[in-house]
Amino acid sequence: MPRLAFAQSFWDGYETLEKPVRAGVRKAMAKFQALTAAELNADKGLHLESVENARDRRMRTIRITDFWRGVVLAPDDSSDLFLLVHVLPHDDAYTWAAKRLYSANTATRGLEVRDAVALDELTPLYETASRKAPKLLFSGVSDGVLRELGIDAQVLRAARSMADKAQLEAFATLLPEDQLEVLQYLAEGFSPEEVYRDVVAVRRPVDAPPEPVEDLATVISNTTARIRLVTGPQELEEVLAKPFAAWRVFLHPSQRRVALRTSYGGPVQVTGGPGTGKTVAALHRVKHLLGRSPDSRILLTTYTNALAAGLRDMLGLLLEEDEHLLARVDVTTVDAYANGVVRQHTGSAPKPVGDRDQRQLWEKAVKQLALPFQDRFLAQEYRHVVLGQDIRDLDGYLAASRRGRGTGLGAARRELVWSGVERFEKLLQERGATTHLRVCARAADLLAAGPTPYDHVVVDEAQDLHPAQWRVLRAAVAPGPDDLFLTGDPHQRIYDSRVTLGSLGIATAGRSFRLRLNYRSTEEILVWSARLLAPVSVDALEGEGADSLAGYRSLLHGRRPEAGGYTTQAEEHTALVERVRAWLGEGLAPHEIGVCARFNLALDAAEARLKAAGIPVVRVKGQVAAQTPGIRLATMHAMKGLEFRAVSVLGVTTGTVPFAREITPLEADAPQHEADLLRERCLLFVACTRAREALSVSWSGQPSEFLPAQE
Ligand SMILES: Nc1ncnc2c1ncn2[C@@H]1O[C@H](COP(=O)(O)OP(=O)(O)OP(=O)(O)O)[C@@H](O)[C@H]1O
Repeated sequence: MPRLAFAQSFWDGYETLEKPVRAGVRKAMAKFQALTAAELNADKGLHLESVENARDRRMRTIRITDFWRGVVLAPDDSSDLFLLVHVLPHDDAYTWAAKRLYSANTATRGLEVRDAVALDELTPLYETASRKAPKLLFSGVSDGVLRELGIDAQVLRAARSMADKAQLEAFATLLPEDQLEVLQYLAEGFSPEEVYRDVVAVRRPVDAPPEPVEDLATVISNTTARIRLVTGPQELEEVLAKPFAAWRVFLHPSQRRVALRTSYGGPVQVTGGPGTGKTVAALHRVKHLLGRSPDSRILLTTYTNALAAGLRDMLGLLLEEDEHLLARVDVTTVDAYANGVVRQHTGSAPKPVGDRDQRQLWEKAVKQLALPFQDRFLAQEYRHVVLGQDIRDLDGYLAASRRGRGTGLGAARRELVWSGVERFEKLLQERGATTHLRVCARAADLLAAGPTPYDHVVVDEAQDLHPAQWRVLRAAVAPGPDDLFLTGDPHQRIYDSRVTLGSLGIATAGRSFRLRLNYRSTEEILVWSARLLAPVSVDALEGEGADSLAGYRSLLHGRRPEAGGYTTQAEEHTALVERVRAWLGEGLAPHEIGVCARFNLALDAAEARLKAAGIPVVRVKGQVAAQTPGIRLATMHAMKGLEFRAVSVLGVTTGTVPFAREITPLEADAPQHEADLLRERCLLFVACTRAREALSVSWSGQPSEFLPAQE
């Protein structure tokens, strides 16, 4: 019987096909499994047909419905493996199939596809232009080196015609996948050795023979990052019936390398821009660790409740709801975990107060003691210095380094600050309350005194954790191999946490990895969003040096983001209604559209306007069931962890983004002022990078200072 495999290019479009077409796919694929190769060729229903003038003689199309056809790569050797690569409307299927050429990469040994016709057409045009270019993109790399990295003759010719990165991007959708990545890495300035290590070696099978094997089945089995093999009817039924989450199966080699390495000597850090699959890597790491021993216990943790709920759902999917495995993983926020630890040890649950209550208590402390400080200053001093360094008494505070804090404080003023701290804590105590970070400090003490509860701790969104939270995690697992696995993106730091992990006993040197390929957004969205951060530098995740988005890119392409201003908010909202209608008209489901603004009040007005226009709306505060109908409205903070096919970011207006009230005045504390601005800038970056295909950014009045100058 023939065997079946599905290329990622097929899955990319499968979710958006209408139900009858999906049913057609299921039926056609079931036939593939039931018939012999000879019967398949003769079957009238499937109507397996070769494609006229095809660049690849193995191209076939099959009937899915009257209007839709599947594009299949059929073996022309003794192998029996068929690959479904696409499902398209009838005419498009033939045009698409005729131009494509599949081939085995000589270095990675994986199957790749190119638009051979377009490459032949485009290359001579660029060659002519390149004769006048002062410098060519790959002039520093010899043909021999390129060949060793898997670049073949047609791609080599195209590469030699490119003058800059923009031209490489113009070729991006035409080039074979692995070869494109090699060229992108080289274009970013990575050395051929680094490219071999990061792109080639991670894909090339360890037992690859010196000469490439060409038979389709072998090449397909070398391409686990992009192709899924289906072994029996039941598996086929399952993968086509369930909404398919590609991330469960197709790990990019760089994700595979970090997530599935057998063991690490100590804490590991994985960074990468938005959408590079850090969460996916963290989840696969959990699965890998569970598989390594029958009784180990894991804490999988993150920053907010909504993110933790999302992780729980995804882990359930990845572990196929296996109760025994799931029972060995606690998925929770660090704060909730710390609360549980204190409750367990003391018999009573701590009652942390929120930000607003804390602000009131600081105001009260300042007033009662007539302190010469702003309440905001004291709150920040408490967060960054006192709790950040776990200072317990006046002597500790007098001796503390206040690096990163703006105004210098002599001993007398420190004593005054400390009196404010003591008063704040007393006021809390009188209320029978505490704060989340104080609960963390207590939990860390309690954990340090007893046996460590976990064998492994896996942390997502690590960039937002405060030192007090890190101390809890450090105390929850014994230092040693595979103790901590951290994923995060310093460009998405939105809660003003400053950490030097090394000083907290979490040294990741030599075990730091970076993911660079974005799976979520188009290159256009990514480039536009990255420009928001161009003027600033962000501290690395481990707190030493700066992080960068070098090499961060996407293989997806689409339209350019729109940015536009309106005179009034009412006009901005009228435009929002039109935009949402247009997206719905293009076939997006309401829940695939996200609308966000800096704060809830701004969303209230948008909500009223959308509802008045008859558009169903769901406010996101925490987790919303995926299938609840309605477009999603969320604050920028609540957008973290979400993604949508289309996103409209509203109110990116001066005074709102950055939110003036949240910015410490420059004259009061210069470093804090900068930190506040950076946090707000990152927040806008987070909001924009939630978009997969379409992004619109708008304002009413003056645009935010964060927006790059309009082209
Ligand atoms: N190997 C993969 N194959 C297919 N899709 C993937 C893969 N890895 C990640 N994705 C998809 O890319 C998107 C982003 O992944 P993920 O949320 O893990 O990224 P992230 O780096 O944690 O993003 P962020 O920092 O913005 O929260 C998700 O839709 C995920 O399903």
